[in-house]
Amino acid sequence: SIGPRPLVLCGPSGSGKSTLLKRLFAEFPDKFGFSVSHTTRRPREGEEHGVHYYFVDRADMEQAIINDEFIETAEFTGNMYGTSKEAVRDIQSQGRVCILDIEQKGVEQIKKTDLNPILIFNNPPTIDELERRLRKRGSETEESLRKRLMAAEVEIAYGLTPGNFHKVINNVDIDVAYEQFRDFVVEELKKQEAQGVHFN
Ligand SMILES: Nc1ncnc2c1ncn2[C@@H]1O[C@H](COP(=O)(O)OP(=O)(O)OP(=O)(O)O)[C@@H](O)[C@H]1O
Repeated sequence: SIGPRPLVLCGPSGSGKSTLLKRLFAEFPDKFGFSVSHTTRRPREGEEHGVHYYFVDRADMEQAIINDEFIETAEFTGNMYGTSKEAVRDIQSQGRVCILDIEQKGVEQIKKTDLNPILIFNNPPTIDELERRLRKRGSETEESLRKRLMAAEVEIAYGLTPGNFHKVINNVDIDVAYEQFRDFVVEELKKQEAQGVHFN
């Protein structure tokens, strides 16, 4: 492969993925990048095609999915969203590690591609603690909370199955978890550098 391996961070909603990624970006601003997603929704004021999203119509997106161009797609409130393989390769070709915050289905999909990702699972201490974090975040209705907690049980079983991920972060204390996450990633980047991968 041409550039740095993409980095997949997977874990239940509320397990702390965004928190870890925010810290990683803050510490190494130029080493990582997010791929640009596709969407069928209309651009909002100030949003640019190819920057915030690739704005496409539904027929084109459906055809691209049939052509197997996407790693992950989802539908929210009547609009399609997705991450294309090409968008990941764009980040790679800039010498940056493409960060992907994706769900189990996306992990299963990306494993079938030639993108050769580093796969990390962010494991919450318990379902009860996950519930506390989500309640404290204040982002969920009772209904969406229940759905997320039910999905979490399945995701954790998948995450902890040997061979599914290269690394499991047990996200109890956020500072400890971040250190483990960062050290693992930095170690991986060093290995790739030693193998001649060019980084930004
Ligand atoms: N180790 C931790 N201990 C306590 N609270 C945490 C920890 N990690 C994250 N949090 C808090 O838990 C909440 C969920 O974290 P975050 O939003 O990062 O999760 P997420 O996995 O990105 O969720 P989603 O998939 O829904 O976006 C946030 O309010 C965050 O501040």
